This record gives sequence, C-alpha cells and structure tokens, in this order.
Amino acid sequence: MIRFDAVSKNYPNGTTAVDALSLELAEGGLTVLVGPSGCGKTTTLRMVNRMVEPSAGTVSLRGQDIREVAAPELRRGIGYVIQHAGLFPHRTILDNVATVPLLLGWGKKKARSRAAELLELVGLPATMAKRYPYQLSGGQQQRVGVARALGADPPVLLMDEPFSAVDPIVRGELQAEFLRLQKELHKTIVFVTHDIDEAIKLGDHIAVFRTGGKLAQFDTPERLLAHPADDFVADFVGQDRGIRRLSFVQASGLPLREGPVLPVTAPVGDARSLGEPWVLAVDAARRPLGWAATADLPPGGTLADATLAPLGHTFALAGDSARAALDAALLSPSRLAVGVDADGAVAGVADAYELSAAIAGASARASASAAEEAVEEAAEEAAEDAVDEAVDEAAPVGPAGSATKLTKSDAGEDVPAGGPDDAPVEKDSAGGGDR
Ligand SMILES: Nc1ncnc2c1ncn2[C@@H]1O[C@H](COP(=O)(O)OP(=O)(O)OP(=O)(O)O)[C@@H](O)[C@H]1O
Repeated sequence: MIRFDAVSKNYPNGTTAVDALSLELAEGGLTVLVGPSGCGKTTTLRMVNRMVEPSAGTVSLRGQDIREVAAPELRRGIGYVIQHAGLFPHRTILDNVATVPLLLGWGKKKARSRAAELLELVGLPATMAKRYPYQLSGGQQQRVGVARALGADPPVLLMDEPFSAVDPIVRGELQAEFLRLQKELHKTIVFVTHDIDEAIKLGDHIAVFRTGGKLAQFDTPERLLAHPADDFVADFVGQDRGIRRLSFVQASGLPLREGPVLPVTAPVGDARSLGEPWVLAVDAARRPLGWAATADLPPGGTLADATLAPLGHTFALAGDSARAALDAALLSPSRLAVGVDADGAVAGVADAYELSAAIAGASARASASAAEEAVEEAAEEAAEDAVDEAVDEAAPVGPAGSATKLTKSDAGEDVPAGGPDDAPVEKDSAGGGDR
C-alpha cells in the first residue's frame, strides 16, 4: 500500500539519512520503524506525507507516485501524531480535535460533534473537552493527539514516537488502548520508535534500520526474534530475545498438573501429608489465596490459621502468553506458576522447567506450521536458555523468606491530516521538536 522503491535522502550537509530503501507496507497493517538514533526513521516517515522529499527513488501510496499528488491533498488522507502531541495550546481539547474537520470545511457543529466522538473513541471523558492542553496529563495529551490525527478518518496514520514522552505505566496503557483502537479501525500505520520492546508489542511488521539509513531487516516480530538477519539486528533486539519470543506462545496450550492445592478450610495435617514444601490455599470457588510453607505450618487448625505468602501473579489460560506463565513461575515463592481459568479458579500449576519443555514444543509446532523447520531447534534452545537465564536471575526465596538455592527440580503537530501545505518541511523546523 505504501511502497518505497530505491528511496534515498541526502541532506545538503552531506548526510545520507536514508540509503536506497525498498520496502512495501501492507494496507491495514501496523509497521514499526525502529533503530538507533539518527538512523533515518523520522526521515523515512516524513517522506510518506512529503514533509521531506526524497533525493532519489519513488514513494507510492496505493500504486500512485506521491509526487503526483499535491501535498495538501495527500496529507488529508494521512494523519500525523508526534511526541508531546503538538497540541495548539490556546485551543480547547475539543477544538484541537476538531481542527482537521474544520479545515476540511465541515462546519463548526459537525466538526465539534465529530471531535466529541473521537475523544470518546480514545477513552477521554467528555468533561475534558472544554479544558486546555496544559490542564491535561502527558498521557491524556497523547490521546488527544491521536484523536486529532483521526479527525478526517484518514486511511493512513504516521506516528513519530507518540508515546515516548510519558512514563512507562502510562505508555503501557496508551499502547494497549492504541492496539484496541487499531483492531477496530484497521488503519495503515507507520510508527517510529527507538524502543524495540514497543516495536515488538505493537508491530505486525518491523523494519530495523542501521546507522546510515540502511534497512537491516524487515520482518514480523516473531521472525525478528527467531532469526535476526545479522549481529547488528541480534544486538539491537537484545540479549533476552529468547524470553521475548515467549510472548508469541499462548499459555492455553501449556500442560498443568494438579499440584499441591487445598481448600483454605483443610486441616494443616492434610497439607503436611502432601509432602510438598509449599501448599496453595484456595477459596470455595478454587480461587487462589496464597502459598503456605509446609515447614511453617502451625501445629493444628486449618490452612486459614497459617501465614500465607502472596501469590506473586497468576496467569490466565485464556489470553495470557507463555511469557506470563514463566514469569509467574519465577516470581512465585513456591516456584510454581498458577494457571487460572476464565473465572479465576485454579486450573493447575507448573514449574519453570515443565513450562519450558512445553513452550519449546509449542514454538516448534508453530514454526512447523509456518514451514520453518529450523525454528524447532532454535525454539528449544531459546526456551531452555531463557529459563536458565531467568532462573539464575530470579531471587531465590525459600519457606519463611529464608534464602534457598534454586535447583532445577524446585525451580502534529506539524499538523495532522490536512496539515501544513508547504513541503518539504524538515524535521527540526516542523515542531516535532525535542526528541
Ligand atoms: N534537516 C536536516 N539536515 C541535515 N541533516 C539532517 C536533517 N534532518 C535529519 N538529518 C540527519 O539525518 C539523519 C537521520 O535523521 P532522522 O531524524 O531521520 O533519524 P531518526 O532515526 O529519526 O533519529 P532519532 O531516533 O534520533 O529521532 C541524522 O544523521 C540526522 O542528523
């Protein structure tokens, strides 16, 4: 849908920002451009809406060379979101969002009603409509930025580090909301980030750039993690790619065993007779309450009389990934991950080594169905390495908090759509500013 054919950008100062880029981005897909600082991500992005003109090559949109379309017209179909949202400080939130519909001549009433719809779509309460940007948090401002970019319902969205300026918790929320929105809207999105985790979380496809504006690899997140094209990509993706790959394996296929699980009303004698170091106490609906260390059980009474260590976290068989399951095992005081069903009831438990064997199998099946035999071996290695690494790193916790050694067995404004008419607008003058 968006196609780069041998596109280069050389600046007059001799910098080659983008070097002979050929790339095809699918319609309705979310493509992330990622790479170290100065590798040409923003330049590539801005060539799509003609804020930067290529020195050589052709960028086309739905088969048409974008040089054949006047920049203002082109930008009407391309929303643009930047870091810090780039909102107009003296306009209310509603009027910020209504900017593009107004530019398109919709009339005030219709434009404002569209803006109100968009605010709702991005999860902002109507009460914020009358506020000014300075009266909103950074995360809320970013949502307004996204709402504004969606103003004219453009088929294409360009997003330049839109979530980088907010703290990690808000960023996580914005990313999740954004994915939800994309599921609904199916825009063709080009998203720039320098954060490989963000790229992996959001992208259907990821283009990794190296310094000098060269494309190092263009692939799905799964394949990028499984088969980095070279050492540069492997380094960029990070040492822990084995763990990250587990995000693509569903927890639903992991085999669980019944494990040492007892109702909290069970006598402590029953818990002791299981002969396990830890027992999981559950309520009447089998929802997990906490772990009891067998060594610290009171002489009599029930599990309700025992001190229960917090669960860490559980994982949901429907919806969570193998990564969440493994994490649950590593953080659990008993080293057992607790899998729960849709009602939150305990479905079973597994330790990190049981999980790793199953994960390797699941990865292998996934890769076989994708006709990738080589992945099987790599998946097993990666899963085992990942478990070894993670188990080594996890702080060992024993009964009653004593340290025990783990063993394997217990283990826009540059202005969005309808933006500035005069191209080219190079980066630093265009308000994409402080990056
Ligand atoms: N207007 C310009 N004039 C000269 N050189 C420029 C201009 N804009 C960008 N560059 C240079 O082009 C290269 C690519 O810049 P670009 O902004 O595309 O990189 P980036 O990957 O987006 O970087 P970052 O992650 O730091 O934002 C850099 O070396 C940059 O200094």
